[in-house]
Formats: sequence, C-alpha cells, structure tokens
Amino acid sequence: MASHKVQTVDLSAFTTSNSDVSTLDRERVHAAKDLVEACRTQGFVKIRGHGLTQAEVDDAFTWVKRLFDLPEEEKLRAPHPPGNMPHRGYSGIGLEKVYSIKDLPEYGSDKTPRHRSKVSQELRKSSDFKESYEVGSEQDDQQTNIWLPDDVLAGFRTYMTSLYERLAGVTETILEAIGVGLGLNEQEHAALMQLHSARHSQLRLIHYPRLDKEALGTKFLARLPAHTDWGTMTILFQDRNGGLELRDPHTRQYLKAEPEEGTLVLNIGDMLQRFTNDYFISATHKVSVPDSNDVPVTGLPARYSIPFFVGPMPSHTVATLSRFITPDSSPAKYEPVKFGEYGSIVSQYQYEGEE
Ligand SMILES: O=C(O)CCC(=O)C(=O)O
Ligand SMILES: [Fe+2]
Repeated sequence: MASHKVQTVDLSAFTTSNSDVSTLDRERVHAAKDLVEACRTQGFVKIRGHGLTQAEVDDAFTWVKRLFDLPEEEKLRAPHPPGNMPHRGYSGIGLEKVYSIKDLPEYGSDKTPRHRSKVSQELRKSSDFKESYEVGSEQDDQQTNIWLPDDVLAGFRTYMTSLYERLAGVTETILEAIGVGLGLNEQEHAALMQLHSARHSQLRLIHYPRLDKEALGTKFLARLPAHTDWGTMTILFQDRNGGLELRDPHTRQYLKAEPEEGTLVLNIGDMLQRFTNDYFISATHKVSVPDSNDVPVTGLPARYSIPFFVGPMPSHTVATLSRFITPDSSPAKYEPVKFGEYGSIVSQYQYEGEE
C-alpha cells in the first residue's frame, strides 16, 4: 500500500495484559502485521503503546535539556575521546559528519588515517551543527561509559542508566512484535532476537542549537544530512518541534515525522535489511535546515532528540534468514557480515577527532 505519510502502529497489545488471552492474541497478530507491513513498504513507522508513558518521555527531555544547558567547559568534563572509539561522552558542535556506507568510496581497501580524512573532506565540506552525548550499557565489555562528575549534574548517570535499560526493554517488545508479524519459527525468532544485545546498543542525546535567520542566509549550516543507520534499527524520540524526515523508498519523497504525543519513531537499519534480504528497508532519513526565507524572524528553534541505536554484539555475524532467499525470485543479496567490522567501516569516516 503506497502511503504519503508516516504510519502509526499501536503496540499496546504487547505491553498491556488487561484483556482476555484470545482477544489479546488476535490484537497482537493484527498490530504485528501492520508493523511488518510498514517496515517492508517504508522502513519506518511511528509506534504508540510502546511501554513508556509520555510523562517518562518528558522526563527524559528535561534531563537532556539540563545537560546541554550546562556551560561548555562543564560538558567538556566528559569529553568524547579522539577518534571514533569508544563512542561515548560529550561531543561539541562540528565533531561529527554523518554518512551511509554506500557514500564511502573504496571502503575496506585503503583505511589509512590520511586517506580517511581526505575522504571525509571530499564527502562533505561542513560538519553537522549539533552537539551530542553518547551513553552505552554499564555492562558493555568493549566501550566504557564516560560520565560527568556527579557534582556537575547530580543524578544524571543514574537516570541515563535506567533510561538505557527501559529502552532496551522497548526494543525487546518491538522485536518480539516483528517476529510475530513475520510469522517466524522458534529458531528464526532466536536469530532475530540476537540482533539486539542489551549490552551493546547506544543511547544518544542530541541538541541542535537554535539557528539565527541571518546566519542561515549567509552560511551553509547542516543539522543532519541524509543517511541510513547501520545497526539493526533505531527507536527515536523527538521533542515537540519535530524535524525528522524519512524518505519513502518508492516515491523518494521525504515525509515529515510530525511529533505526536505518546509515539516514538522506529526506523529500520542496515542489519535488519540484510537479515531480511531487503524485505525490510533501511530507511534514509535526515534533519534538514529550511531555506532562510522560510524561517521566522525569531530563527529556527532549538531541537532535541533521543535516538537509541539497536545492534547485536560486535562479534555477531549477521546472515540473511534463509526464508527470505529463493533462488529465482529473491536471490541472496548480502554476504554474512560481522557487525563490529561493518560498524567500524562506517563510523571511522564520521567522527572528526584526531586519532
Ligand atoms: O535527531 C534526529 O531526529 C535524528 C538522529 C539520527 O538520525 C542519528 O543520530 O542517526
Ligand atoms: Fe540516523
């Protein structure tokens, strides 16, 4: 079904238990099929009934604003280290340039730092006008969190740790629903669930500062250029200003994910696309800056967002499920790939710090 807006699916049947079992089962199958249909035809969807209340989401944004309202020198007490790994802590404006793997020339052949930075420069002349803070699991065995000292923002670490865990729970619900919607057997379902490691996902807090109307007219300023996410999928909360746009793969037109109380935005990433042999689409998305003529004299308001990037263990090899491969009509499109290797190929071009 072609659609000109971002669909909304209600997963309440997966997060509540107040009806009788057979009704609940029917509602689950129905919602799960809608979810799968959106992932297949568009690669993105808004989800309500995901398990977090709007009050919890509002709380999360209050913490994010508290963080970014701190003076720069305080935020820099939890600096993101140079280079792309570990991807943790605070990054000031201009440190990141986002790409998709398909934008990268000759990836995998020449990976010397000199070549990398040359490629970065050629790919895009301007960095993203945003600041961000990356949080991982406290149990991550590969990347250690970088926290602000507690006197800078008391309670921040405890809050973000619990938010990470809550979002890992939401992820399980969504994957569960995808498994039901696809009608996976037990073994296939287990393979799907392996695309989420609760210890290796990533919570990101983003602030796109307010932009002056005049500056917009004279400088090239980007918020977040078009890209796909390289993990399994991303769940994202945005504030009431909206701003996220997702590309419909058929019409190639960008659709605005209008902010809607109680919803999150799900976009499929490269790993689920490979796992399903393109049955699901890794969604191209961006946060654009309008033409200065379309911006009010007060400027373009600041924007905050909270994406949670879902991925498997870095050592996990993601292979296409055989049910999506048929020699004639749907031959295998992807070689199995180790997630950690795939991610490091993309991320090394994105981060501007010196190594
Ligand atoms: O800020 C947003 O709404 C999008 C963030 C995003 O796509 C990303 O960080 O990969
Ligand atoms: Fe993204």
